[in-house]
Amino acid sequence: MPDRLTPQNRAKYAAARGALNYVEKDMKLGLGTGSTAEWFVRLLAPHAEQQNLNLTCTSTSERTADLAAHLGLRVVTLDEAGWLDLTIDGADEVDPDLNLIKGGGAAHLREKIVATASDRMVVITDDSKLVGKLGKFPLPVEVIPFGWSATRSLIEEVLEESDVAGTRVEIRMNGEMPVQTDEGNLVLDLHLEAINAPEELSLMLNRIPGVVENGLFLGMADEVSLGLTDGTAQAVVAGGTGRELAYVDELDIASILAAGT
Ligand SMILES: O=C[C@H](O)[C@H](O)[C@H](O)COP(=O)(O)O
Repeated sequence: MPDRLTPQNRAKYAAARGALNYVEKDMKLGLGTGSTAEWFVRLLAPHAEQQNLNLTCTSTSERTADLAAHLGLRVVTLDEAGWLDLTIDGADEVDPDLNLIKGGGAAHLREKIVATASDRMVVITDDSKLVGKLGKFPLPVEVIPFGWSATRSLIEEVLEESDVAGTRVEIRMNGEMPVQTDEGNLVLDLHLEAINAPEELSLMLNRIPGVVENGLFLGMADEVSLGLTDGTAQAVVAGGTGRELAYVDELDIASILAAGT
């Protein structure tokens, strides 16, 4: 939970608030992970109650599931939910075709499973995540712990043959310990600078035996609720901007911050 109203927090909040426009009664919803997704869950819970929306939610991480349940949303597993109507999730990078890099919070495996099991995916993000080409943000790759350094060597070989501008691969750490995903796996961050052929790279990475999933989300997002630092949100589709979604005033955010967890 952010403790002050930075311009970026305001933009994330606006993006999350804008995404409420996509939520309809009786929907089965996939909830994303990360700070923008957290704003969305905090806004969704009271909105669903006030509007009597009767939502069924499934989550892309344990931490989002805990928050959503704590705030009174009905949370079930993806297996219980079956197919979902809509997933709302954040992103680390968004290109003009709405291809994404995700996984900055180590949740991209479950996020990809949930988004793939949804009729629609709407991304909530601020304008700092928009890029001309994917790859400045290190690409997360979830790998199983067994033999992870051999897997890293195989990834490095793939990168040597790929159309990328960098090849450094680092295991993600939390202090002295490697970060563990909700599935008990590890995350390798690929510092690529620019990814010129994302489809090909994604396929090549996922062919390596120890790789579980990479953070490229290609052709999956249908629309973006793009938050701006002035508190407005725009609906963005591939190749352009659509309608305005929300206007956020200072008091509105302050009341959410004051409510705490
Ligand atoms: O693993 C985490 C997710 O992919 C997040 O959705 C992504 O990192 C964006 O997070 P944030 O909204 O905190 O920038």
